[in-house]
Order: sequence, then C-alpha cells, then structure tokens
Amino acid sequence: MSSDLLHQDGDGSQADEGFSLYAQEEAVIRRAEGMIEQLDVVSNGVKTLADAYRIGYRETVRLVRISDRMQLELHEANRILSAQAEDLKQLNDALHKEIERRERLEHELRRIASIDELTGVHTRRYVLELTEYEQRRLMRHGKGLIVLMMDLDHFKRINDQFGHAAGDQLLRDFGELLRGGLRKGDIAGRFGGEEFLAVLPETELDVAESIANRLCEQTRAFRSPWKDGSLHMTISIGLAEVEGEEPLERAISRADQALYEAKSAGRDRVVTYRPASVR
Ligand SMILES: Nc1nc2c(ncn2[C@@H]2O[C@H](COP(=O)(O)OP(=O)(O)OP(=O)(O)O)[C@@H](O)[C@H]2O)c(=O)[nH]1
Repeated sequence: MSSDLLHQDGDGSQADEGFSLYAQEEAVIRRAEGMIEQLDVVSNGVKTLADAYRIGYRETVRLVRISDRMQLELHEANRILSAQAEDLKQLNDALHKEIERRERLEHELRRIASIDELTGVHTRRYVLELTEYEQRRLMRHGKGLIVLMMDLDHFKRINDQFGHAAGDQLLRDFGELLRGGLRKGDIAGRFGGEEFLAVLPETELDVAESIANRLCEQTRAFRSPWKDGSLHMTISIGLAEVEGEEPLERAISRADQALYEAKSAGRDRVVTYRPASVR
C-alpha cells in the first residue's frame, strides 16, 4: 500500500482509515477484475482469430492441394494432347502422301486412258473428248474444223505375210508419221485396229487436203527396217468438214464415206467429202 493511501488529515478516525483502505482495495480489485474481463475479451478475440486462422489455413492447404492436383492433371492432359498432336501430324503426313500417290495414279490412269500404248497417238475416246471441246471453242469464233479418217491399206496382207509383230511395227511407225505430219494443236488418235482419226482445228478444207496428201506421200515413201529387208505401207484418207453445231459423229460418218470412196478408187489416196457429192 502506498504512503499516499496511509496519509490522513489530523481529524481522521481509525474507522475512516479502514473504510478508505477497504474502498481503495475494492477499487483496485474492481479494476483488476475489469482488466481480467478485458483480458478475457482480448483472449476470446485472439481465440476467435486463431480459430478463423486455423480454418483459413486448412482452407488454404485444401486449395493448395486442389491446385497441385489440378496442375498434375493439366500436365497429364498437356502430355496427352501433345501425343495426340504428334499422332495427328503423322496422320496428316500419311494423308498427304496418300493424296499425292492417288494424284500420281490418277495422272497415270488419265495418261493410259488418253494415249494408245502401241502407236503413241491419242485413244479414240480422248480424241472425241478433245474434239468436242475444240468444236465448242471454235463455234464461238465461227472457225472451221476438219476431220480425217485414215485406214492403212491391205493391212491384213501385211499381218498374214510378215506376222502380227510386223503389223504392230508398221502401226507404231504410222503413229510416228502421223504425229510428225500434223501441226501443233491438231489432234491425232487411233480409232481402232489399223484405222486412225485426226482433227484439224481452224483449218480450211484445201489446206487440210494438202496436209492429208503430204501424209499419204510420206507414208508411201516410208520404209520400216524388217529382218533383212524392209516393210512399206500405204494409207487411204477421207476428209470432211464439221458443220457448225452438228454432232461430231455426223462429220466422222461423212469422212468415213469419203474414206470408203478412197478405198474403192484404188487406195493410197485422199478423198474429200463435199456437200452434195463425194469426189
Ligand atoms: N498387227 C496388228 N494388226 C491389227 C491390229 N488391229 C487390227 N489389225 C489387223 O488389221 C487387219 C485389218 O484388215 P481389214 O479390215 O480386212 O482391212 P485391210 O486388210 O487393211 O484392207 P483395206 O482396209 O480394205 O485396205 C486385220 O487383219 C486385223 O487383224 C493391231 O493392233 N496389230
């Protein structure tokens, strides 16, 4: 107890002193109790904070675990996606190769379908296809189209006398003569057997006649080495002009008619179909 508490004025009694001390002690106790209450409040607050912190911490740990798991899953998903991307790339490469292979095959098939293997000139179907295209193009410009039907003379005799291989050789030779004898832009093909067809776009009839005559002469003059000697051949040619939009078959049929006339007249010649008469 402090000396201030013991100091009293001269008229104070013992009872007053006792009361005062008691009151002082009461006050101190009350203050102490008040402080304890406040400490309790603070302690409760700290406890609440600690509880909240614990809950928050647990939540954080839970979230961190979830995040770790998600990262692992993402990593795994990424790995799977990378593997799939690699598979797709390989598939894509394989597809590209397959497309290229098919394009090459298609090109080769088109070439086989368009070129006659033995003679090197176009096939009948391809000549007709090309001619129909030319016909449509030239109609727009009002220009002419000439058809030549050609047939090697007495070809059966060549086969019979020298054998099929000799016949084949002459067919090959004629294919070459035909290709060499026509201009760029002309269409030449094998119509079948020993029969050939040529189509000359943007050509006048008399120009076509002189081209046909020159081909006839070249064929007559040609010699194909065979064993110890040589083979020779002649060709008959029928000519006709395609009339406007008419189906090509009609012009072919007129050229065929002229060819028949050439054969009948002794072969090794050119006959032109002219409207109203064949001469
Ligand atoms: N070597 C060979 N012969 C063929 C081929 N295609 C058709 N021939 C032959 O060509 C001959 C054609 O004979 P024909 O139609 O009687 O005509 P041709 O003997 O030429 O008589 P003309 O046309 O009247 O001058 C037949 O003997 C066929 O076998 C072929 O690819 N190779």
